[in-house]
This record gives sequence, structure tokens and C-alpha cells, in this order.
Amino acid sequence: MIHMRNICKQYDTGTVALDHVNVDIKKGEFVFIVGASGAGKSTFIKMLFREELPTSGKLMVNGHDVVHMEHREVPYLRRELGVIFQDYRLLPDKTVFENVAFAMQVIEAPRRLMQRSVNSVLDVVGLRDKYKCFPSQLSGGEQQRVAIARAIVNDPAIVIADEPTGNLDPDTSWDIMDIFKRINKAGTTIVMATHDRAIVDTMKKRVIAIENGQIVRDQLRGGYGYEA
Ligand SMILES: Nc1ncnc2c1ncn2[C@@H]1O[C@H](COP(=O)(O)OP(=O)(O)OP(=O)(O)O)[C@@H](O)[C@H]1O
Repeated sequence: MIHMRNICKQYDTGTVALDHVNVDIKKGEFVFIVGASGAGKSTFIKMLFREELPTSGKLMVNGHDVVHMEHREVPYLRRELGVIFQDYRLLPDKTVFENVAFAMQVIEAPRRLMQRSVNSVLDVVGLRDKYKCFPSQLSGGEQQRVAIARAIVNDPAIVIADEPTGNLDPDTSWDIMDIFKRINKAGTTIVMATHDRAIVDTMKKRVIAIENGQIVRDQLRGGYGYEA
């Protein structure tokens, strides 16, 4: 599902953010990406949806050759991925329903499918009753639920999340992780960068640790493994 070979990323500033990274992630896996600040986690995540391109190496994501694909193919890659950020990134002047529906409008999904699919994912994240609210009327945890609903409404092959609980308190973070667990149980691959030691230690999923742009540990049923 994800195949990285000798991926290097050097930014224009000269910083080497990824240094010969090799990773294979299979369908249905749940993978945490951990590492100190500046280790290269976000850069790793951004490669997957082609927000950044590697300087060298081979990268396949869900059958797409991310490095060599034509620009016009990029939307086809991205519609197979659901991406979630620490800061939610909702559209402030759209309601909960409209924020989620917008992801379907972008791919020109049929209207009748839209109503059903949006209601269904709002059920998954427990927000059906708030469908008319605007983001400013929601708590941080609720906003992140909307972002998750938006990410999964088109039934992506892979959900990619960069610090999705970074702005949330521990109880709310666990509620969010329960949603990710359910999405993963339904067969969706999840790749998540996180600093949340308690979550990584408790969930016992695959852990890929990055240090100075290099993978220093890749462990099934791993723990966080770093001092805070
Ligand atoms: N757009 C950019 N231009 C130049 N350097 C960058 C850019 N983005 C990241 N970097 C540098 O690349 C390195 C890796 O950054 P990255 O954001 O991937 O780390 P991270 O592990 O996600 O850190 P954090 O946990 O703080 O988010 C850092 O040295 C960072 O300063």
C-alpha cells in the first residue's frame, strides 16, 4: 500500500529532513510515526499525499508512483487518501454538514449519495445532532471529529494524520483514538504522526521511530520509547 525506497528529502534551505528512508506499509495496518521535534515526521507524512516531493528515491502510495506522476494525476491520488491535521482546517463559514459534504462535491459525487454518506460518517464520529453547527460553535474535539468525518467520507484507502490529538486534552484524545481504531477495524490503513506517549504505549501498534531523518526503530506492537 505504501512503499518507500531510499527516500531523501532536502529542503531548499539545505536541511536534510529525510535520509534514505525505507518503509513498507500493508493494507489494514495501523502505524504510528514517532520522534523528537524536527526529526522528520511531518515531512514523512507530507510525502504520502504529495504535499512535498522527495529529492530522491522511490515512493508508491496505493499503486501511484508519487514521484513520477503527472500533475493532473495528483487529485486522483489525493481522493484515495484522507488527511487529518492537528489544527482541524475546517471551513469556518460552512456548517458541519457542509464541511463534510464539500469533500464529496470536490470529487463530483452524486447528490443523493452525498446526503446518505455525510449522515453516515457523522454517525461514525457521533456528531449527527450537530450537523447545523458552524466550527466556531464546536469544541476542539468536536472540530477534530468533523475533520475525521470529512477525511473518511469518500472511503479512502489510507487515512493519514499529523498530530491529530496535539491540541486536545487526554480524555478527548482517547475519544478521537477510539474513532481511529474503529476506522482501522473496518479495514482502512492508518498512518499517524504523534507525540502522545500514552496513546502509543497503550495501543501497541506498529511504531516507526525517526531520528534526524532516519528510521531508528520499526517495531510491531511497539511503544513510544522516548523520554519526553
Ligand atoms: N518547508 C521547509 N523548509 C525548510 N526546512 C523545513 C521545512 N519543513 C521542515 N523543515 C525542516 O526539516 C526538518 C524536519 O521537519 P519536520 O517538520 O518534518 O519535523 P517533525 O518531526 O514533524 O517535527 P515536529 O514534531 O516539531 O512537528 C526540521 O529540521 C525542519 O526545520
